[in-house]
Amino acid sequence: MGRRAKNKQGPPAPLAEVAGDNEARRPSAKKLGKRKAEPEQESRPGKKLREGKETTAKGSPKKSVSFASQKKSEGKKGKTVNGKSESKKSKVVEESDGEGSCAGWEDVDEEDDVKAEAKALFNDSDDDDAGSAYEGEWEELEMEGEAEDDDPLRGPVEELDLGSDDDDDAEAFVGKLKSRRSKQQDRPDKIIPTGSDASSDDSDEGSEDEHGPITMANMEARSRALDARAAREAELDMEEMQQAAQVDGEDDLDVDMDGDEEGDGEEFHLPTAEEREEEKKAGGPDVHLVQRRMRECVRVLGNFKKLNRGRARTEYVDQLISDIASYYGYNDFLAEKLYHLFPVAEAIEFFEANEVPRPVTIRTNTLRTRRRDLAQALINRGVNLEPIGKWTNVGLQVFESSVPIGATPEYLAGHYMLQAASSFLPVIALSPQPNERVLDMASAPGGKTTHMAALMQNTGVVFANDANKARTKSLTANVHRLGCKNVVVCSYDGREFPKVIGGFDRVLLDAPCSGTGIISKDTSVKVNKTERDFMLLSHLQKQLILCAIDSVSPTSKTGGYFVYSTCSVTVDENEAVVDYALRKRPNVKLVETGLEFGRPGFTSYRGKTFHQSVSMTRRFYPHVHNMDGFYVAKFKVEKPTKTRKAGKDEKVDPAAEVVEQETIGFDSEEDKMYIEESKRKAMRAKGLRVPPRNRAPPASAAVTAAA
Ligand SMILES: C[S@@+](CC[C@H](N)C(=O)[O-])C[C@H]1O[C@@H](n2cnc3c(N)ncnc32)[C@H](O)[C@@H]1O
Repeated sequence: MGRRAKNKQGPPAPLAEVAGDNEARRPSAKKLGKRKAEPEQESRPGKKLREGKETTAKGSPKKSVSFASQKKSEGKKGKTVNGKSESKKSKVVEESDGEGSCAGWEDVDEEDDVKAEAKALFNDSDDDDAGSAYEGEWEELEMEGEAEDDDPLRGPVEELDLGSDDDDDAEAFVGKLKSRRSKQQDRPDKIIPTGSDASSDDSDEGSEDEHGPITMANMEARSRALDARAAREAELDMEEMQQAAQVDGEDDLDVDMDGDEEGDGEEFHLPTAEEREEEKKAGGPDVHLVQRRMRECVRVLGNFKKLNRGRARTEYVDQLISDIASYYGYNDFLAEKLYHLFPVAEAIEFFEANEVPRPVTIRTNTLRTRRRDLAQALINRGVNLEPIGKWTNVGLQVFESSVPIGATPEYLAGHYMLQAASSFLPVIALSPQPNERVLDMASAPGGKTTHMAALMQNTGVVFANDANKARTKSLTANVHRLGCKNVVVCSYDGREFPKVIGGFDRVLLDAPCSGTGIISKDTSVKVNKTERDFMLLSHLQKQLILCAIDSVSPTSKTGGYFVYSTCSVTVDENEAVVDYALRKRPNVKLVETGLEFGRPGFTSYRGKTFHQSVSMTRRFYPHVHNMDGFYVAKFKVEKPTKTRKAGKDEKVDPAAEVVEQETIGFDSEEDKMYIEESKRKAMRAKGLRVPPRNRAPPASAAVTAAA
């Protein structure tokens, strides 16, 4: 397992952990309400600490602390809160009563007390729902906590086995890498557009200090100031990153032409392919060596002409990918796939960001409350939070909490959803309107469904479908808890639409995917995704996207829109799928997502070219936007056009005069080519003889792999 790899970001603290707590632990609302937000650097959640388990999971074996966690927690106050950051909770408990348990205050002895409190706090019209949601909540919480964007195709999370002996090495390496890395860990943990992405013009809001202690009144201003400052820093980071390799290379070249960059007498040696194999056979490279090689390869690749030392570029690239895989704990295939998405220095940024948990965010359920009321209620409970950014008027970022954020009375009463900020994006892009008919084709556990229901103000209807029946349990529970009354839950394979029902004003396909955007939440992705998985997923996504498009009513008076999204960053699952849909459905076109930030989708990638309009789609990255890796594309569905009208002298074939859409089906032949190519690659990798290419496979041999 990778030297750098660390624990997955776990789900919110299970309610079992808060059982048996008492009122004495409840921090004084008065005191906590006055708590001043920490300066940006300090309020940024630290990395998840393994020692958190030592203090909180009673009876569980003591685990070593990964060096990465250790480093990033130094000098910080362990501000992370997502109910999983037991280290923080322990701290809060210590502060309040000195006991070692991480129990939260709200799990009082008498259930009725909580109900009464919730009722008193939120005198809204959905009391009945709130009460029933409370009663049935315990199981649901766990399910929801699994991850809003969870993908059942992903396997169970593995506990990473890290030896603590690597700690010092990593410290050294992180220090060495510093010149090339942007200040990801020093950056405020706000979820922001990068400088280049930002549409913000309020760049000079002043420092947050001028706003004084956090209050409801100054919250928006503080948020804007943070956004502006963070955007400026992000811009500087980007510039720094782009210049780093160049500058370093030139510096080093001036001083040290022999490659003995540290002046430690050891000359850098780039292994040959054979030496690399030998090294692998001998149990993998020494971590010191990996660190030094990664740094050196980044440096050389950043200024290849001057620094190549007579070796080919591919040799450096191969070495770097191999070292990234071993250092961060990826399989070679995935390390390579992700590496190629970025310029070399940025690739390291991406892999580094995957080691850091994303901020904890919640979405206000506007069916039950207003953001400012929710914020005030949570502040009163000791939650330190701020609006996420001006791109959302319902999101709050939680910096610190003395109570489990997934089990407050407000949570139980459905006033908010624990939801990654990236998950807001497809719904904002889809922008469902009141009284529309909307389909959420792959909807469990319902983060986006409930958001849509709220935007539609509980009018019209949202069909919330998910092929996995078991997952519709948590979907239904969330729909009830949040008081959504315009949702119909169903469980079909999405590929059965629009036969099941069609003619929707808007459709969302938040597709099942590999989860390469949420590696910090689920580290198992690093090792359990193979080439075959990507091929099958992309095939399934292509089938689903056509069915989703065909479920949209092109004659909708208010809509006619379709949004495709994934929590993956690979091109196969995003641009390639969207491009496929454009080719297969000439009656659709891409339109702007309406999102204020995000990088444009690729229009060409490693020899493949996509339709120019694919640049209207948006990519989001952990190292750039401090949110899960995500992809969003928005389509307008037009009436299917008739095929080309015959010219004056042309004979008209009445059979050809059909609606184009009807003539276009899913092209399983095209996918068969990909499947075959992949098999050939696998055979080649195993050193087997590869049969000649089957140029024209018979139609009868078409395989629908994912099916
Ligand atoms: C990324 S998750 C959806 C998350 C959800 N949109 C939310 O916001 O909470 C993908 C979902 O697709 C579902 N799924 C997988 N294959 C499907 C299919 N063929 N048809 C419909 N749903 C499918 C999975 O069960 C999973 O719940």
